Amino acid sequence: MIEVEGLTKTFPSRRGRERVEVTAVDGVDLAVAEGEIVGFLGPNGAGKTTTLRMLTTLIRPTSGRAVVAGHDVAADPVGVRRSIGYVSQSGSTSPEARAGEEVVDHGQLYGVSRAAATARARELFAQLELDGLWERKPAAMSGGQRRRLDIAMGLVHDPRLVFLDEPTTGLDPQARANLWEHIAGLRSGRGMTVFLTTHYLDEADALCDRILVIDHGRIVASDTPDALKRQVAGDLVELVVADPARVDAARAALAAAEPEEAPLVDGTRVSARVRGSAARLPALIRRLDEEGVVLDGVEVRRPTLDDVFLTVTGRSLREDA
Ligand SMILES: Nc1ncnc2c1ncn2[C@@H]1O[C@H](COP(=O)(O)OP(=O)(O)OP(=O)(O)O)[C@@H](O)[C@H]1O
Repeated sequence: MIEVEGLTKTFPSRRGRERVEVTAVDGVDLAVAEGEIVGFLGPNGAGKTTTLRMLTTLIRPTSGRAVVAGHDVAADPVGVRRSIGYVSQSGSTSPEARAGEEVVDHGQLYGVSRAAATARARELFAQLELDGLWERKPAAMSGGQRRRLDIAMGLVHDPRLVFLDEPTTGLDPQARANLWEHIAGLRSGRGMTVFLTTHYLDEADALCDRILVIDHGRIVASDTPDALKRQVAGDLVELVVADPARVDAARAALAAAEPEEAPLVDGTRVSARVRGSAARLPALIRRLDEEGVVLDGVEVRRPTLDDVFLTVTGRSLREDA
């Protein structure tokens, strides 16, 4: 559905009196299959928006190739635009227009007949829980309702692929979770392909089949959330030792489990990140038992996407957002 090779965008810029080139996107390769929900993440200034703008034909690539929904972004931008939905961060509804009419008008802009656009809009209103809001002005809707209306606008011409730019920014947790269900429903109900940017790691984790991380204009990670967590960070294994005098024996046992770094000791807590901890845990427990180290507790915490992010970009997305 999306095939990108060596996609690059440079902007002319100035440093003092000197003319310089800023490379916003630096040779990006990526592929998105039909029916995938892909999350595009990166720290501020990493190149997300610039990539999205190239894929949606709002700006031309400096070099490289991108084929989106079967059309080349440079050779056939009109073909790309007809085949995709794009829901920008700011949305595209005017606050004073009537919701239903606006979605129908938007469909007609794409060359859909009035009757077909109305039928499609009614269907989208039902699917996105906007029933009863046809006559309502967006100014009088909740944030979650407005975002769902933005999505209805982006889908009225029935694209196979939709780009969502930070779809849930500014929504409360309940409205966000509700929107995730709707986005997942677009895929399960209509077989749509979804490419979304987000600053929320929990969103990427809950919603996306695959995550692409971009940093300094380059893709630095691409995998399922689970595989990323498995590969990059290792599980955090924490032992709570009953007898403070045995903390050192526990530390040595954990060190023997080939952790990623030397175990940390904090009072009676001994912890370290261990890759493939499930396979190593039995031997660790056996060794502790043989050495007579009694534990008050063992905790194994799967790495979060934030751990992954920190590992691949050296920055925490949370600090950055
Ligand atoms: N029109 C432009 N002229 C000059 N530099 C630009 C332009 N657009 C973007 N850049 C630079 O390119 C880099 C990538 O910007 P981009 O907006 O794509 O990042 P981003 O990942 O979307 O960031 P954010 O999360 O803050 O939206 C940044 O260093 C930015 O300053």
